[in-house]
Amino acid sequence: MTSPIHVTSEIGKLKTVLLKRPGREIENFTPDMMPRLLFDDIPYLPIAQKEHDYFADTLRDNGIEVLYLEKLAAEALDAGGDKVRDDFLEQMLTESGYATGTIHDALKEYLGSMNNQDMVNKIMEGVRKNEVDFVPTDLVSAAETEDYEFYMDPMPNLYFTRDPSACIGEGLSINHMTFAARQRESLFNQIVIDYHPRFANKGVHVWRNRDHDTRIEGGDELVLNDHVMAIGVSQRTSADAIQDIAKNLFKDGHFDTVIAIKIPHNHAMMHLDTVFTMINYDQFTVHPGILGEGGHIDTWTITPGKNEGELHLEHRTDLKAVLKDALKLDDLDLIPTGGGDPIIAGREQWNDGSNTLAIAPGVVVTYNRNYVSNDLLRKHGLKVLEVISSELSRGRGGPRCMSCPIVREDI
Ligand SMILES: NC(=[NH2+])NCCC[C@H](N)C(=O)O
Repeated sequence: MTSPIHVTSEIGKLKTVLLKRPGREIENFTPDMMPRLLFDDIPYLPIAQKEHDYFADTLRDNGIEVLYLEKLAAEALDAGGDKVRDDFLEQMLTESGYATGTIHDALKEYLGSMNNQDMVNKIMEGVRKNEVDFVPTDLVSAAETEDYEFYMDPMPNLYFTRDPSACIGEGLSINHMTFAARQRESLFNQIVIDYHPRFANKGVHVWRNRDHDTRIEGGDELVLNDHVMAIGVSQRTSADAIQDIAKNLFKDGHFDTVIAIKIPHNHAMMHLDTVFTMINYDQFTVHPGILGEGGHIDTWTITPGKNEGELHLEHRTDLKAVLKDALKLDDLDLIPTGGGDPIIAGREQWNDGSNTLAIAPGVVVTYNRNYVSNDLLRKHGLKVLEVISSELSRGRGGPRCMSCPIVREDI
């Protein structure tokens, strides 16, 4: 049986990708909610959708099948039937802070009265207090959260489908994410894998599920080839989660090397893929800001240890040499974001100049606003497909963040 998931590199010809079209969730918040929701501004929805459609069309024009998370989630609930839908809703309410109680009951009735697609969309958009017919009769619900507008927060980061799950080989990780603002997102991925006819009972291997306290996000998970991964030790992915997934990958898969790369822990560089992406067999984008004195950075090459379940660690700081060894290459082209100019690099990195999506070896999709980095990529021989980016970039993510590859051809 061919697996519905197949990703053995960052660059193999992309065949199928998962996106989420931005919906009302990206406008359903106020400026004071932005830091908590991990946004830096409030996007203008019609333009964000136009830009996102342009991105999707660019992918389709290149022969890529585009799937939408919101649609798959509703189809999974349709296929699962009443019990699955009820369990999903219960779990979503529990993770939204309402395991039981009168608000739980009111929300369950409100959401439960909708068809699956409307319910999925509504949960994604967030539920405001003024839309639910509920008069509090107990002090807790009446007094405690009175001046907060929402029962259930919107999930504006959903269009960054890269992060809640990551396809690796014939399987995936379904991620326990770092911040509350994003933790419920991977429930949609879970339901799709468990119940969507395209994925359910098709031998998809879950390398790591969402039932963990330690954190990992797909923006840190890079599949370099069929046996080497790079994973960022970042604001969003902890070292213990990397050890855990490495053990699972070594035990049940064709992977034998995980390169852990430690990057600064801050909002602008929240994931490895905001500062480092693979774009060809021997070419990578790198934000110069992550390389310290002499171009060095902490990396640990993790391989299976002597005994089953043990890991062997090698600490090195020369990223280029580490990659050359792991990928068995004579040379490597690390292309600096913004050409290495500190102002341009900082500015273009902020708008995801390093966050390129390779759709084939040497062919990348990038935001048009990063014109210095784009020109440089072309000078290094890459084919660059630019997409429009004024509103989408306000969420701090670029083409790689906005896409979750499901199937790629082998390289
Ligand atoms: N893979 C990525 N770099 N994703 C970007 C995610 C941006 C999102 N606002 C967050 O902070 O989570």
